[in-house]
Amino acid sequence: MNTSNSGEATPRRICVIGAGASGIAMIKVLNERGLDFDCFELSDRVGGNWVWGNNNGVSAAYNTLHINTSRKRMAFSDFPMPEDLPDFVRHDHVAAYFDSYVEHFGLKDLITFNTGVAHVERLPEGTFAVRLSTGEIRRYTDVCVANGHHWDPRMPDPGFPGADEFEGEQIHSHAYHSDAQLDGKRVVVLGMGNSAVDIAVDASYRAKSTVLAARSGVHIIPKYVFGRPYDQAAASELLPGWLRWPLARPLMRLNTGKMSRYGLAEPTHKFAQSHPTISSRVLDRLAHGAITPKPNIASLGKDRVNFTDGTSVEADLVVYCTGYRINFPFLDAGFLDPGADNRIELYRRIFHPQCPGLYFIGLVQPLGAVMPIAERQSQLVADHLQGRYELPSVAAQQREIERYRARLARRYVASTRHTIQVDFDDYMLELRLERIRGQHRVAAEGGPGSPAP
Ligand SMILES: NC(=O)C1=CN([C@@H]2O[C@H](COP(=O)(O)OP(=O)(O)OC[C@H]3O[C@@H](n4cnc5c(N)ncnc54)[C@H](OP(=O)(O)O)[C@@H]3O)[C@@H](O)[C@H]2O)C=CC1
Repeated sequence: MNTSNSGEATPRRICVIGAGASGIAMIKVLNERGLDFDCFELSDRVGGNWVWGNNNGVSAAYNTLHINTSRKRMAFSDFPMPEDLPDFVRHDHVAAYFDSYVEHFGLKDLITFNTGVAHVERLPEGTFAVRLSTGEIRRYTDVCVANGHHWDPRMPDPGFPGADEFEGEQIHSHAYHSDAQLDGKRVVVLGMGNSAVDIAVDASYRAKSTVLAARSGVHIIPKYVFGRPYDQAAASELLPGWLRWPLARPLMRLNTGKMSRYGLAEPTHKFAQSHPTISSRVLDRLAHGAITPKPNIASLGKDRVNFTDGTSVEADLVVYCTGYRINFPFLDAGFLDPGADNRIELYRRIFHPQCPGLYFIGLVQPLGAVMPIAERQSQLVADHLQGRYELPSVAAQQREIERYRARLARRYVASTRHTIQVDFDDYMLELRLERIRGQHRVAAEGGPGSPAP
């Protein structure tokens, strides 16, 4: 029997919030370990963001969405994706994969669907009172948060001058569900992330005209480099990021060439110093003249959008692909308050130093897919729940958080986009090593000290 956070000899009872990619990884591990848990999911099915038209009302998927990590790199370690799927699968392939995962491991009946978590309260003795959307309150020793971080749209703030006078439509990319929304319109897409390039490509086929406006240049990575999926080149935990990226830079330059060749602004940062924008098609559509690149929006008029270079275009629709806020509406302010700058302070991106028993799964933005990461994070949390992984002191946790923040500042362009960024392979290795370190800490205290397989 394990102890609760208060040290009492009570069995662990765990609440998992969300049954998207991260939540299902967590409950699969909890179930395998025989731990007692409930999992609450707003929707009537698993898959979260990858379910197009999800009735949870918060999925960002659109009908043309294909994932930008390759099939082999996104799969859970013990459940490969079907070999007959393409390298870069569509949203419904991803959603069906999650469905078959929960079927295969017998997880579906362990999820409470159509039920949200409204509030999580930490009780003085260190346990949690969780209020559900039904009004019911349940007690847990531990809470795993897996509610995703791409559902609360971040609009430009302040908005652009004249935005109130614009007579066309202005939407955030989160409200973009179908390329039919673009039909026959004069479209301005703002941003240079993956939403922006996907939507600009859709518009280049369906809209009357397409402008892609951006305040910063990026290095666009095509889905295939030198004949194979870009994320399968040099994919190894043994190749550290400090070696990988300097090697990749000249190769990418050879493969794709300068961004200005496509009419785009040259980035002011080096390759891999910002979250990657991955698209072969946007380069193609720019090369065909089907997308017109522009700098940032300066202002809007009644029927037009003006850019910072003094040019302007007539427009019916502006799509703001300006990213997301990280938000935990069920946690009280001050608990883990990302605020406007998306600031997150978690040990190894999982553990809340001031709140034992609260864990975050999938709260990272990798160059790579979140599924294998969520799986490895879940194993670490389950080890901890079973007394096989011990955290370091709170002071040591804080020092690690500061080191991570300093690393981010050195590595990435300062931006709300980069506050939870990780290099996939480096972070996978970090989790593997952390599991061993935590096991040694247990052993040093005379505990069992051997991780579950
Ligand atoms: N196919 C796929 O698998 C897809 C995956 N995704 C993922 O979803 C996540 C979110 O992506 P996305 O929605 O593109 O958001 P991102 O946060 O990645 O990108 C936001 C973009 O908007 C720009 N921006 C933000 N605020 C402003 C502003 N006020 N004025 C002008 N420009 C602004 C940013 O510029 P700056 O860099 O200067 O801040 C950046 O170019 C990412 O992890 C992405 O990889 C998204 C779509 C498709």
